[in-house]
Amino acid sequence: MSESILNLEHVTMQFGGVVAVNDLSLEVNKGEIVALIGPNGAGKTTAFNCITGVYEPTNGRISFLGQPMVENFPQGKMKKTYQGENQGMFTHKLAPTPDQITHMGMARTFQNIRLFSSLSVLDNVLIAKHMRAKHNVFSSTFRLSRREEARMRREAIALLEEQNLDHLQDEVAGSLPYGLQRRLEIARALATEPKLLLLDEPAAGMNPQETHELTDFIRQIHTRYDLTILLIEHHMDLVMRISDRIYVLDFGKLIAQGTPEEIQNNPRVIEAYLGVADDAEN
Ligand SMILES: Nc1ncnc2c1ncn2[C@@H]1O[C@H](COP(=O)(O)OP(=O)(O)OP(=O)(O)O)[C@@H](O)[C@H]1O
Repeated sequence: MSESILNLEHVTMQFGGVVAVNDLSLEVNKGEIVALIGPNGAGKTTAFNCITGVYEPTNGRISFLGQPMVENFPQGKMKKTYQGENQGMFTHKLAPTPDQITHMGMARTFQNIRLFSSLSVLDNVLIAKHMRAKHNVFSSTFRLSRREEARMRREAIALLEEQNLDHLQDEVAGSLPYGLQRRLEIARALATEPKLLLLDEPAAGMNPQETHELTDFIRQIHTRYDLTILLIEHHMDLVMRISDRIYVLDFGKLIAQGTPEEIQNNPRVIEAYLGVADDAEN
């Protein structure tokens, strides 16, 4: 039986009167590459932000590696203004911080690349390694021995070698071409040794050749690091070539799920999304 890595149950995120994600349930199993797609404003990034602890969902539960990790229900003023579905289904609150979630084995990249742009490539990866190692203020401040520092440095350099970025280790991250900055951002995420990697529009701003290379790169790291991947992407070519399964959101609601072939032939998806994407790309 497939092992569930990530499970969303009836997740709703409401901002004021805007229901950005409405009653989203989805599952990602070990070893899968799953895509979350949908037109602009469909709620994809908001869903990622709920999964990674940036937002506390208004309602719903998110389980990671079989354990409830995030949970909430409409409270206070939201009790009255809640417009999502399944109010009353959840009764507990669980709200780990993004750091705690990273530590549990989840890493993400962002739509707008987030690197320490004035630091070197190597320092960017080292900082991510520290995030993984850091258990609390005491261990990070007092107990990280020289030996541990040296080990982390070796591992960071090895990671850069695997990504063919080692020759750039002393370069300032912000000076790298865009495609390499994306690769470095993914290397930083890998430095935290995730079991689940979330990629938010990894091919944003890339031309077809770069997108093609990125598709191969994602496949390579998927195998090399035994990863499970959930990605948001507008480049349909990448999505269709790489995904085992696809979930489609429109106006915050899940409108379809299935294999790339099923999604490509789903009239509702074509109407809501693919038609729009074709227009936009032509
Ligand atoms: N912090 C916020 N406060 C208020 N509304 C928000 C906030 N974040 C997102 N929204 C709204 O939620 C909806 C979903 O936005 P979201 O960014 O999740 O969509 P998306 O599918 O990721 O879009 P895109 O493909 O353009 O990145 C939009 O209507 C957006 O304006």
